[in-house]
Amino acid sequence: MFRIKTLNKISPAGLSVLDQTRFSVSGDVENEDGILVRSADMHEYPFPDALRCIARAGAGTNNIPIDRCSEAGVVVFNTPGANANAVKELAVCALLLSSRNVVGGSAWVREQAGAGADVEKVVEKGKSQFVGPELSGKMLGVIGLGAIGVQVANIATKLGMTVFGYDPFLSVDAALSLSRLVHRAMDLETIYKNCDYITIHVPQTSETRGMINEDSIHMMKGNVRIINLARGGLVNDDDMLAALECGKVAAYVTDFPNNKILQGKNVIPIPHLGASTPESEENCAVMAAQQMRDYLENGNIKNSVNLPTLVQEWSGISRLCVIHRNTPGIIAQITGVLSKDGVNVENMTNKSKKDYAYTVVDVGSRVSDSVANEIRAIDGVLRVRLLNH
Ligand SMILES: NC(=O)c1ccc[n+]([C@@H]2O[C@H](COP(=O)([O-])OP(=O)(O)OC[C@H]3O[C@@H](n4cnc5c(N)ncnc54)[C@H](O)[C@@H]3O)[C@@H](O)[C@H]2O)c1
Ligand SMILES: O=C(O)CC[C@@H](O)C(=O)O
Repeated sequence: MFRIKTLNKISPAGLSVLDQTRFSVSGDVENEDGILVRSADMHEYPFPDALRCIARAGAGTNNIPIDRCSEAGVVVFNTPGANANAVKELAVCALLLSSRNVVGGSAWVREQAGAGADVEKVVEKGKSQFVGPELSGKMLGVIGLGAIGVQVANIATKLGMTVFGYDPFLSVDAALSLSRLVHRAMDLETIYKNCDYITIHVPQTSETRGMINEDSIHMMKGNVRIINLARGGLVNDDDMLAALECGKVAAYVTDFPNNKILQGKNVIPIPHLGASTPESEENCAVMAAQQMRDYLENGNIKNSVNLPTLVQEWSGISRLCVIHRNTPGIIAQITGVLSKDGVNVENMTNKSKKDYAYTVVDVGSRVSDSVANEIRAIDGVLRVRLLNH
């Protein structure tokens, strides 16, 4: 029985992937084999000895200590693209909210009613204070053309916007999905200097943290509108507050409000609703649970952020799954241990991702714990699992 801990509310459709005869799933299991998580901050989370994988039902993994996971041989999965449509739709909403003062106008109507005014009469007199420009004919900059950015860029062309997209690591899949109406910007300056609206869809990493700051805002056009449905830390709050105060930035829509940024004028806060649709919660949970199940039961890895994709058909009786450093000599040592102990290799795959590698060996006889322990003792081996068919 595998023990799975949930650190956030996970859609029941996802939990149903984990058959109750093989998986015990709850928020308070101990010494868990796997963790299902959404946005809970895991940076200080103590890893139990049994922990083998963490599945993030969502895209961003900045709430998970990836380096610590890799060193502990813990596979971290995410669910690329599973919530992209939900975020795309909210991005369209955010573009409109940044332009047409629906939020301010709506609050004003309620204030009028509260003050005893005849709303039908006052709206026509007061509405001019809420005028805002149309999107059609304006320039939109999309920073990050991944699962979400591509969809936002494509739909914006249908709203009549001229769209520039920037992504120095554009994948082949993303390039194939991108509308030919979207112009590729070769640098961020092109986006900053030309766009009336800028929307950010990159992960928060040490490279992207604070990318919207005094310097980048300085390059932007006056009255620019900025949409951030990606992560709060991508924007330097102090610099954004200054730019909102002087009017350089006309509106800032953020899905990651905090007490500081809420002080700014023309900030439109959203309570992290980007992926909050039943469809997206279900997609993410199902994908996360399927990936976790396949890893725990078969050792297969798909959509991991710290280990390579490796899917191998079963061809033996036992399977050794070895997570190790991506350094020379380790595979030879693993096969050396097996041949010394008379274990015949039926099939073997090795894949690497940056500093880490994964080797799956199917063998034709039962492997004893002592053989597995010999492999564990190899310098550079981080985790060994022994699965029996
Ligand atoms: N608000 C929400 O609820 C919500 C939901 C989903 C995702 N997100 C956030 O949005 C981010 C993007 O999601 P996604 O599904 O599109 O991810 P993705 O991995 O498909 O796309 C991210 C893209 O950013 C690009 N990129 C990385 N560094 C860059 C840089 N310095 N400049 C330009 N491009 C860069 C990558 O090449 C990739 O194409 C996630 O990392 C997450 O933080 C938020
Ligand atoms: O789980 C959520 O609601 C948000 C997920 C989102 O931030 C993501 O990165 O996919």
